[in-house]
Amino acid sequence: MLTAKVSPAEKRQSLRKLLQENRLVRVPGGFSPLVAMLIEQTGFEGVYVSGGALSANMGMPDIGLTTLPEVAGQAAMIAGATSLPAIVDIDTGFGEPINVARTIQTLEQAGLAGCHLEDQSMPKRCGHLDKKQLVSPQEMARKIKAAADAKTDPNFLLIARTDSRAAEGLDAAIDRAKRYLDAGAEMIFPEALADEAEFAVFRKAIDAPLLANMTEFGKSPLLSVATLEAIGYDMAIYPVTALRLAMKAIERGLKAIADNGDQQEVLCDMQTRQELYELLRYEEYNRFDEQIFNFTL
Ligand SMILES: C[C@](O)(C(=O)O)[C@H](CC(=O)O)C(=O)O
Ligand SMILES: [Mg+2]
Repeated sequence: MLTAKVSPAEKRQSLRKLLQENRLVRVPGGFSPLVAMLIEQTGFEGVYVSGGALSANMGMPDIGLTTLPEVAGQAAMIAGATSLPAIVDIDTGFGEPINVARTIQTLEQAGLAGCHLEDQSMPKRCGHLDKKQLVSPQEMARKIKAAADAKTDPNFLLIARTDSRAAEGLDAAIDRAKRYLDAGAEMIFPEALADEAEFAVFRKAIDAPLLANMTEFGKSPLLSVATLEAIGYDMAIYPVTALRLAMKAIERGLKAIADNGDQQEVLCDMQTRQELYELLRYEEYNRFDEQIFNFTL
């Protein structure tokens, strides 16, 4: 309510500016508006809305079961809670090129700063699993062109993700990336590269901004910000990190109550009431009604 005072157009502009600064734009995944607020408070440059985290949070695997209204609705709430630009994972775009066009316009209206579209066929899966299947480069290029043409704000960032490294090899992945740029993509997300050397080879081969996926327990190494900057990457996402951290803490906390009969042992793992209220800017709501924040902690 009192948080995001920056318009979607300004967020898109500021993301464009950040990308010109030759520094890595760090974008952790915020699986709820509250997490997005913590990402901003901690000093990051953007918020990522992960398809994997979003579907997991809905109790489902990341196999393309979520729909455009569900993703756009969640992404709108997350984007609206922060003044940072938010980038959303649209999986395979929710259908054919014409559906992708509608997806882009829906997300622009939802206040997002950009999105990434991937070249898997349905049912899609996490990019770090085996046996992924892809659509042809031509079909993906048609989707990208539809997405690029559908934009009403030229600053909405269109990122093409290729999942081809595993199935077709690095050279084919580079070839697909070039075709996707020709079709109108502005940034490339090479998914599931195997090691630091592959990240560097991709960088040398592609004349466009690149996104590195620093997801845990996957096929790629967890490269540091300094390493990614040195190689020349432009953006890094940490898509499921916050969800994994939260879920482990919740698991420990629930077990403590079950085992010990109370939560004393895990109080130190919790955000305190005061910290939560500060993050929510509870006190500022007093501007509307002085009876709202009339207690001391
Ligand atoms: C980036 C990603 O698409 C996501 O949905 O967050 C996933 C992350 C993951 O499953 O760890 C991916 O396919 O890499
Ligand atoms: Mg995903």
